[in-house]
This record gives sequence, structure tokens and C-alpha cells, in this order.
Amino acid sequence: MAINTTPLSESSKNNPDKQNNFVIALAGNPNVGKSTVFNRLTGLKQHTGNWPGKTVIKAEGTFSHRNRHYTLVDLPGTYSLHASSSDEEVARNFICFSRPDITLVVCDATCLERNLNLVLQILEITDRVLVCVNLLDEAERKGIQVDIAMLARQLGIPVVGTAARSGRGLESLKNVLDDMLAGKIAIQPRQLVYDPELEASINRIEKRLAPYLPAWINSRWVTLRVLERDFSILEHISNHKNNDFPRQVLKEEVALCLR
Ligand SMILES: Nc1nc2c(ncn2[C@@H]2O[C@H](COP(=O)(O)OP(=O)(O)OP(=O)(O)O)[C@@H](O)[C@H]2O)c(=O)[nH]1
Ligand SMILES: [Mg+2]
Repeated sequence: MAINTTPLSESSKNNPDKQNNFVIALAGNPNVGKSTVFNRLTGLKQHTGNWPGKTVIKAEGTFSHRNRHYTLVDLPGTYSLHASSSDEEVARNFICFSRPDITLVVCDATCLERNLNLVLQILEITDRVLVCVNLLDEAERKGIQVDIAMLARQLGIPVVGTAARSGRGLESLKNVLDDMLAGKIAIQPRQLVYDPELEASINRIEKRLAPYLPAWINSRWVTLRVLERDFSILEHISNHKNNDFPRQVLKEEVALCLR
């Protein structure tokens, strides 16, 4: 396994004052315990009920561990990152454009399969991902056992089990964050490979797009969005890098690929 050498996010690189400051995005499906993890880590006694849309407003908190200082950003709960709702767009844009140092994806141990969909989507944007399998106590109560080590091997990224309401596993979570940032954890994220025809289209569009993209963005991920005819992603990138994409050419290429 290769050691992950992806550069740190904008927030913490090239700035000596910020070298020990890290931004962690907290993502996950709705109602999996993100705010509970957030409150446990930051000590903020935030409300953790189930009001619809209550985390649409970005909640931030800070904590320190082993001489590193963290800003934790609680993202809205989403099942996917297709940007088809404002929640999904907020989560997607933060993970993609604010470039957190690590995205911590909280999952529900009682229905892991559904939650892994989001994990795989986030892994298409960034490989700096830590999975937190929460609600382990609930899973145990229901007789569900989760093989955390196996899951970590399958995904190729670190996975920690927690029961956040009681605080179980959160010390390990902080230690793993620290180990990831120290480059002590080998990471080889699982990449989804599509059928050969789609892969050929991805290659073709990606070659067209890549020269116009900033180096830090995952060109394969942008290509997939464009192939879904989500050209709005290009507007977002233009806002971050004054850049004019050959939109018409891209649209024609996409139309050819999808004929
Ligand atoms: N038994 C148990 N309950 C938990 C655990 N973590 C969170 N909860 C409970 O699950 C419910 C939802 O937790 P939240 O932290 O609000 O979940 P969330 O992901 O922030 O929810 P949204 O922001 O609405 O998406 C609350 O009643 C928590 O007390 C856990 O590990 N075990
Ligand atoms: Mg919440």
C-alpha cells in the first residue's frame, strides 16, 4: 500500500501560523450521529434533535488533540452528492472547493450498505477520507456485527467504530485523525471502475477538460459530473479559478459519447 502524499488543503498549507491547524469536514447520511460526534469532539453542547434541515446552516467548532488544532465543520446530512438539493450542493461544494484536510464520513452501523454509497461518492472527490461507523451500540442491540478491519481493507482507507452518544471510540477517532495527518497511515482508496465503454468516454472527456482545471481538483470526478450533463460544476470551478471552459466543445463531446 502506498502512503498518501496528497497535499494539505488550502487552509493549512503555505502558512506557518496555520501549520498545526486542520479543517475536518463532517459528512454523512441524515440522522447517523454527525452532530453527536461534532458535540463530543468539540465539547459544544449543540442541539442534536431531528429537525429537518437544521444543519443546512454550517456549524463549526474547534478542538485540539496531540498538539494539533482542528476546526470541525458539520455538513448537512445527505444520501448523495449529486447537488440535486441545496443540502447536497452545500456538502459537495465544501468537500470539493474548501478542500478540508480530512473528510470524516459518519455512517450508521445498522444500515451500512446504504451509507457506503456516500462514502464511495466522496472517495471520487478526495482520498483524504476517514470513515466513522457510528451507532455500534444500536447495531449490537440488533445483533448486527460490523467487521471494521475488513471494511477498512475493502475501502483502502481508515475506519473507526464508535457509539458517539456514550463517547465510545472517539479517542481512537482523534488518534487516527492525528496519524493520518502525520502520514502514518497507508491509504489506497477503492476507486470505482465503470464499464469499458464509459471508461473510454471518461478518458476522452478528461483529456479535453484537464488543461482547464486547477491542479488540486480531481479531473476524473469533474469529468463524471460533466458526463452526467451537470455543467454547473464548471461554473463553480470558474468562480474559483478565472477560467473559461470550452463549454460548447465539451457539450458536443458529451453528446457524442452518450449517443
Ligand atoms: N444509541 C445511539 N444513539 C446515537 C448515537 N449517535 C447519535 N445517536 C442519536 O441519534 C440521533 C441523531 O443524532 P444526530 O447527531 O442529531 O444525527 P445527525 O447525523 O447530526 O442528524 P442530521 O443533522 O439531522 O442529519 C440522536 O437522537 C442521537 O442522540 C450512538 O452512537 N448510539
Ligand atoms: Mg446534525
